[in-house]
Amino acid sequence: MIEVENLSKQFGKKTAVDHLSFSVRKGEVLGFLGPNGAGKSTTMRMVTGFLPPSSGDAKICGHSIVDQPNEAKKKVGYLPESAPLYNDMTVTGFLRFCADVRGLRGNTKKDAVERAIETCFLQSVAFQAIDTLSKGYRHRTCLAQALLHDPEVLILDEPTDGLDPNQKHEVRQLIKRLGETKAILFSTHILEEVEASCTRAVIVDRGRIVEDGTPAELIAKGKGSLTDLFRKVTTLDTAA
Ligand SMILES: Nc1ncnc2c1ncn2[C@@H]1O[C@H](COP(=O)(O)OP(=O)(O)OP(=O)(O)O)[C@@H](O)[C@H]1O
Repeated sequence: MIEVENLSKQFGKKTAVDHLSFSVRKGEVLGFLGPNGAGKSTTMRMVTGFLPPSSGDAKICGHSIVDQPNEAKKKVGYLPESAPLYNDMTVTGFLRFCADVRGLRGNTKKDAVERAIETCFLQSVAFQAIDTLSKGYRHRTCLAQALLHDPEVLILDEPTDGLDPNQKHEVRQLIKRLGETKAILFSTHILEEVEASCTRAVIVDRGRIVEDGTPAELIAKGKGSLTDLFRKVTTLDTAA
């Protein structure tokens, strides 16, 4: 469902993503790990069509993000790292607006908004203005907009960042559940999330994949510790 083929991104002289190739099938949750500046967000922005690649391509359900961006984008739900929200809107108002933009109308739109609110546990704040929400609820509102059109593919950039332990647990469970019927790529710095939610994980360093395997395989490679493996295969400081 997600096929990344030789994807590269150059910012001036800096190679942020270096001929990256991987795929995510339906029913797979792929954890995207790597130190700060490894190229995770840049990859996700290219795969979702927000940033043009310098070379290579990504296919979403068979549609090239370079040659068929509209078809590809219809199939993707994207939670960016710093997701934009309209602060004056209520949660429901914002989701209705996003549903409009996605082309949903009438009962389909009403059902989609209700389903997203329920899935992301937003019922208690559904009619509250976004600027009065706590960070966790704002984050879940962003996640809800990514789910509105029930996409086959989800790309989530640090979906549990800034959440409290209870909310982290809920979102991990949600990712795991959604992953049964979708293809999910999500980045995280929290290595225990790999065991909690992923069926597979890749570790990237300086724009290249340095490890790829199931959580059990990676933990075995790290002689019982994913942290040890991560420290062994990644560079201490890759950010510009
Ligand atoms: N628009 C840009 N212009 C120039 N350099 C950029 C731009 N966006 C990203 N970079 C550089 O590309 C590299 C990869 O950045 P990216 O944000 O993809 O890393 P990341 O793995 O997501 O990091 P983090 O874990 O800190 O979010 C970094 O060196 C960053 O400084």
